[in-house]
Amino acid sequence: MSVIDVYGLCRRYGHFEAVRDVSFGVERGELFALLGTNGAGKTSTLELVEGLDRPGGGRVRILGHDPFADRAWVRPRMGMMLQEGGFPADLTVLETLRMWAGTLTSPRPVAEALTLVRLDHRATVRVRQLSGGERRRLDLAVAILGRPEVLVLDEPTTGLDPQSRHDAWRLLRDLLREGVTILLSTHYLEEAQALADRLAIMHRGRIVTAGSVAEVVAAYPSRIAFAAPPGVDLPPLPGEVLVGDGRVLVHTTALQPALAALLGWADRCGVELIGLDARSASLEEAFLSIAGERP
Ligand SMILES: Nc1ncnc2c1ncn2[C@@H]1O[C@H](COP(=O)(O)OP(=O)(O)OP(=O)(O)O)[C@@H](O)[C@H]1O
Repeated sequence: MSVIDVYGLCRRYGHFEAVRDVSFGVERGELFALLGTNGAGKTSTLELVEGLDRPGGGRVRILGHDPFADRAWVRPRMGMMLQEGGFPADLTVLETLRMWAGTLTSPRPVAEALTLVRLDHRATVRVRQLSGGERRRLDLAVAILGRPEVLVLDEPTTGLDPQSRHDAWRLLRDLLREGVTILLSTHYLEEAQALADRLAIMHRGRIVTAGSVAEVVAAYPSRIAFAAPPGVDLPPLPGEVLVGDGRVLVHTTALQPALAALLGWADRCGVELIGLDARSASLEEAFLSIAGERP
């Protein structure tokens, strides 16, 4: 069984189905990213993984335990970062962490948690005086304070400047190397690309596609573009060939054979393919294709 095991998960708000038949597993030391448009159901899914509500259908297991029914067992082993942390605004950063540490069985030293999220210099500042990005880093410090085996992070780097985002990525990579299992949601495709062993793209409550970045993008057509010399007859190419304004655009799921056929033909016929550009689909193209679909 996976460390995080989600099967056939459903969540309803009244008659509205926010999460529909969602299944995935996350192995030890692996990072799994949930992507999706606003309202796709990411937070609703993460909250069930965190045991904050009882699923309307399906099941969640964390290290083999039900996070809702067996919360007392799961909670000490899981660090979580909700979309909005809710700390008393009048406490300082240090007081906030000490307060949390007091609720945990074997917390990290508070100073270590502060250093890991690079908030040492803000230790004596009140929470209400922190910037949005600093608050997010405090949320992360709290999530890792109990040395959790499992981390569930809802948009952990939203609002962070690029340097802080890279610092957070480095911290997450270090935790992965220590064997921590991480499930996170993000709107940053480059974050998923940089960190995720596997990811899922959700749309309207369902997982539309899942796998490694390479597996996900492989299902979407690659693209070959070049300037067509006037009057040439192109060879047959696998895929969809569009010609216009002197440019040729080929969409194909067989990039290598299409490119081989094109280059062989150009070589034999002495044709120069001006501005030749060939590339696989990007994660962004896969995402936009899913997000643009009708219900
Ligand atoms: N408490 C609630 N009551 C009713 N509807 C809700 C509730 N919470 C969420 N929803 C609805 O469920 C759907 C999924 O919301 P959710 O917050 O899970 O999406 P998300 O993928 O996390 O979105 P975002 O990227 O904007 O954070 C949305 O249509 C939202 O309006």
